[in-house]
Amino acid sequence: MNAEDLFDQIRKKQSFLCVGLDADEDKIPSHLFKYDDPVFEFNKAIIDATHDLVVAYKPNLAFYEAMGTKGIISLEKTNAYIQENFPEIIMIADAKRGDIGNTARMYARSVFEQFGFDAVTLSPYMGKDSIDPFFEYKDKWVVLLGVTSNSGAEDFQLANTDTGRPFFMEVIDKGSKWADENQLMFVAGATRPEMLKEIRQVIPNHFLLVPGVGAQGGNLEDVAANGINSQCGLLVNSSRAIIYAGNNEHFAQEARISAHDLQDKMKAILLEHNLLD
Ligand SMILES: O=c1ccn([C@@H]2O[C@H](COP(=O)(O)O)[C@@H](O)[C@H]2O)c(=O)[nH]1
Repeated sequence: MNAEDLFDQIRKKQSFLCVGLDADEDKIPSHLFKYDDPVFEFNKAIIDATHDLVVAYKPNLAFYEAMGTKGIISLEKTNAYIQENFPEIIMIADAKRGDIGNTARMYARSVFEQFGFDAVTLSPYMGKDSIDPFFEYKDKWVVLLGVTSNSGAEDFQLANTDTGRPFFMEVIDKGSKWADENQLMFVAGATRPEMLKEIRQVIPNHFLLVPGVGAQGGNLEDVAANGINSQCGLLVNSSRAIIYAGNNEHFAQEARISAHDLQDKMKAILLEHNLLD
């Protein structure tokens, strides 16, 4: 799926929502533990309840790796379920990988071939040769960390460089020349909406993956006001605020209500910017 296809999906769904599938055994409803694979049953219920409202799902691999082999199996089943039933939905591996070339090739093979993801988040810190192996998969997306949503972004990303620009802006500027808008997106945290305007000066056309709406306090309207472009250019992620909106037998319906609330607001934003027919 290229950028234009993604925009088509956004227009069709009237949504630029990405739901984060950060399944945590300590948080999922207790009644699910009667199943062999409670994490998969949890994900499946969330997906069944929200698939018409989203353009992307983003499992954070940490949640699955932390459960060992059974977590990996739950992730594989989740990916297979989405691919079989909702192939138009982008699957983003939030993995934040980055390593020397031969290792990067294995990471790329893992996320794209083994797990079948459409996109992966990568740390650009080790430079172009750590990212290039991922670009060899021409129909897949790389999502480079730009400015993250956590307070620690101030340690390095927001530090000023000799050019007068923060370090993350140099990363985005340089990284944006590594591939075009059909293969490359950037992470920009919703907790720093003022940065989105500056980012758009440097990369007007790239899609931004924007985590931090919901549990981290980011505001959708502020994100859109500063970051939207003529193809929407935004995938806004929310994880805990949606998947843990409820904690009983009705958790999936609660998740749908929470996702629907965001999707309604997204539709209004798309209409306001004349991006829907
Ligand atoms: O800058 C970043 C990059 C990634 N994340 C990840 O997104 C989700 C956010 O979850 P919430 O529950 O909606 O806070 C999670 O997987 C993070 O690891 C981020 O938050 N910020």
